[in-house]
Amino acid sequence: MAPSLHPSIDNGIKKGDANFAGGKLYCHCPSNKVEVTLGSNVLHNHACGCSKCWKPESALFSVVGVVPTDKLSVTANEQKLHIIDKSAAIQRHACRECGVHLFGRIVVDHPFKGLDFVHTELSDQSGWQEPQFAAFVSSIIEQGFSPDQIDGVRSKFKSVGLETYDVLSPPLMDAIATHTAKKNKAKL
Ligand SMILES: N[C@@H](CCC(=O)N[C@@H](CSCO)C(=O)NCC(=O)O)C(=O)O
Ligand SMILES: [Zn+2]
Ligand SMILES: [Zn+2]
Repeated sequence: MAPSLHPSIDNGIKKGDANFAGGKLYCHCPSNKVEVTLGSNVLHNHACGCSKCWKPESALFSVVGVVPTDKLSVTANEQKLHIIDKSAAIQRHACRECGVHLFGRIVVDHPFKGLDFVHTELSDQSGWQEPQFAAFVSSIIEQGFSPDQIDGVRSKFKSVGLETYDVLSPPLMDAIATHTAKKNKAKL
């Protein structure tokens, strides 16, 4: 059987609703769930193969999008959250008990500062933006996936309409490079 890329991708992608205005995310604890409320839909939702993003069990990829920080609030059981790696650009706040990442916040000088990374599969509502592309595909090899089978992974993404990249998508990489150029006072 083909490995699961992600449950929301394996059987084709369900389009989101352009008018969807946000909702709640919950961790996987059976009780006293951490609850996060989002006041908008996500943007730049994507599959991510990197080793740091939270993935559901047996999936090779995470699906992660962003919301402005001021559209996110922790509305229950915040005391269960801890930061996985305080030195990372994305400070991932995870539930200490079930391990699910509720949000990842950028606090350092970074083009995506002011955005929080979230996983909409933690919501039981529909309408969230569907994944737009697959990022950090080759990173799954670093985690033990056979390089001989990576072409199959790329073809599967293409078959559900997702372009694949080994970093982020070109528009996001251009935004990062522009930020770096400005920081270096380059003339653009
Ligand atoms: N090969 C590495 C890549 C890790 C990486 O750079 N991840 C990206 C994407 S995360 C969501 O798209 C990133 O921006 N990381 C910053 C951070 O995690 O703080 C690996 O697989 O680990
Ligand atoms: Zn939990
Ligand atoms: Zn990632």
